[in-house]
Amino acid sequence: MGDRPADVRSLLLLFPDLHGGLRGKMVEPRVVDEQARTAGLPTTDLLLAVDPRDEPITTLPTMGLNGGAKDLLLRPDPATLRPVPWFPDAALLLGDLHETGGLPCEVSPRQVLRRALDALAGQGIAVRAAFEFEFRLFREGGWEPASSGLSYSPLTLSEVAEFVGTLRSYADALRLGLSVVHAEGAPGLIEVNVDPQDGLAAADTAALLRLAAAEAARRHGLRASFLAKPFAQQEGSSAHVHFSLWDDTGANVLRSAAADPDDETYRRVAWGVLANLPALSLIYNPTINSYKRLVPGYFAPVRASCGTDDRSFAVRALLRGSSSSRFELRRPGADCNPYLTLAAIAASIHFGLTERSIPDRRALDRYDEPLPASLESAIVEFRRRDAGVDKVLGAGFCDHYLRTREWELHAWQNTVTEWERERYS
Ligand SMILES: NC(=O)CC[C@H](N)C(=O)O
Repeated sequence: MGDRPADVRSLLLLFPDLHGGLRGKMVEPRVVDEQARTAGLPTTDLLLAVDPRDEPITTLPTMGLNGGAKDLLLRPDPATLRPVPWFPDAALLLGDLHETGGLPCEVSPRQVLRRALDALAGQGIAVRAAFEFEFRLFREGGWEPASSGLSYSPLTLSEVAEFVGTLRSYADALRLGLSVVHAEGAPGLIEVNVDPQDGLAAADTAALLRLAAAEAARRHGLRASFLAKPFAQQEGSSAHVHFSLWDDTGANVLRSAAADPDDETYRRVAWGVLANLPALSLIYNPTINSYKRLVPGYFAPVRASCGTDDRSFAVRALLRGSSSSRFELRRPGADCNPYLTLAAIAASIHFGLTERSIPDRRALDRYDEPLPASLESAIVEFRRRDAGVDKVLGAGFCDHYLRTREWELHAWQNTVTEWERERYS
């Protein structure tokens, strides 16, 4: 399968789970070749039906535990083949999950993204994107930060120089297009930037970057954490998404927006993303902890707002000429699933492009609505999602995803913390 170098002895076959991580197994190349000729490699659907602690979610009607942990078939995507630098003589492939009958598995995040990108392609639009991840480096086994926290300080960055070197070499081998690494304003907080890529590849890169950071950290006795808010009084970790849109002629659809304040495409895209931010926060901010990042004072947006070049907006427009004009969505946390996040953005853009009436630029610039401040209210908003967005993401996926978030909320509601015991006794 693909142009596999002769020295590759095994293949790491991976697919994204619901929580933003990758799962899979190491497989002999001959098995992949045989299975690729047939339907795919059997993998249990339980892997899309467990919570972040790997406990089976018992409230899903047909998947995982309640459906007998049925088989799905993992079909490697040959375009994703690349060396995997931390396993000798191995390469990795990302794959897509299918039902045993052959249909795409509708709750598989890579399939959800494919479906949303296809819907946009139906409108003549292709998305390019880049995730800007922040993450924290802690010493292994605890919460002691691996560096001080002076923003953009070369001295802070060099405290983790060996980690940065390993990450860079992993990113090179994995062809992630790593472009910038810098220290951010909290102890152990690092930000990494990558080059923009086509939609599916951008999500693959984001998922692999998280994996590479975790592997590189481990090599140096560290732990890379993508928890959105490890400490209440310190800056949280974001996953800002920069995205640009390209038409069938290969032109940037925002090319006229800088000169024309009432540019219709600008308004459609901005409105699509803004109007659906409350409902889709559940995807951008999937856990109890996500909402602890979304508080005033940390450049993490708490309201739906949009404008040019201002980091306090949830949607920041960067109108910089015909090739680099783009939007930045600042709401997602480092804990988001990049596939689902990009699918939610694509579904929002689809909404904007197909809406009958769109606010004018003045109304958009003044738009300033509150966003969910807790997982509980995000669940309420998600239940009110637009019917078109539900269709683009897939009704089966939306129902499944909602149940997994309700599971998280219940897990939290069934927990009594030390803080409560001390404060209220
Ligand atoms: N780099 C920045 O703009 C800071 C973002 C901030 N750390 C957040 O959580 O959103």
